[in-house]
Amino acid sequence: MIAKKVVLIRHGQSVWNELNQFTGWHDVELTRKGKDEAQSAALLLKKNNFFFDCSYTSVLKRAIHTLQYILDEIDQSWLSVQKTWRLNERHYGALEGLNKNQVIEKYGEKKVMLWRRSFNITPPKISMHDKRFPGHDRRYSHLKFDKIPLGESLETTAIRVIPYWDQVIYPELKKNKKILIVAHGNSLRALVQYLNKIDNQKILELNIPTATPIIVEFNEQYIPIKWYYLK
Ligand SMILES: O=C(O)[C@H](O)COP(=O)(O)O
Repeated sequence: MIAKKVVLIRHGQSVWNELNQFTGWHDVELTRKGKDEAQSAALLLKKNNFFFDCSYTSVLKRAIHTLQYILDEIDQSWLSVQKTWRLNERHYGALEGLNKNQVIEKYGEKKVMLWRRSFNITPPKISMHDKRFPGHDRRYSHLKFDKIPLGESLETTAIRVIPYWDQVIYPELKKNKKILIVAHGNSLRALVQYLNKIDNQKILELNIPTATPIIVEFNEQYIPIKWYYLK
């Protein structure tokens, strides 16, 4: 029996990844390396005969462009793409734009690791007057103000990612559609945790690398049975 597979990919290296800055909802370009990583991911998918019926991404260009590079390379540029804020990176609150090493120097490694990897510890929040507040950005103008984050933990990120999986993506999987999701380190951690029932302690150890395809396999009842990186 051939397992049903969903492919998840974090975007390629971005300019702020290269500068080691907290990025979150800040909309930043891919680097040359990030574009090459997207292309390598696509070649790997091609080598393993992957093609897709549905593709999903965030409203941030590092993910949108990664997806487009991949679709071009596998000769599926024509595929329609669903973009949603729900797959955005976690909002990094007041850390957005700061250098990760400088934040470690100020607050210590332990605290910063909890902000970055724990399940329910939220980084320091911004106020609605901060220029980083997404409420100032027209792409989020359809959202009620109370839905727009000031800073998110993995837990609160999951609260907006999981309903999109359950209500939009999963029904397509149940129609046997082949699905590709290109998103972000933490929106994908939330999804991988949910699908594979990873506990809140274990999730601390999960760090998703850029542009490395993750395969989630489902059984005949569309229940996830395992996940791994495509080699
Ligand atoms: O938003 C960011 O800074 C990165 O995309 C993910 O960062 P992290 O590895 O600190 O969660």
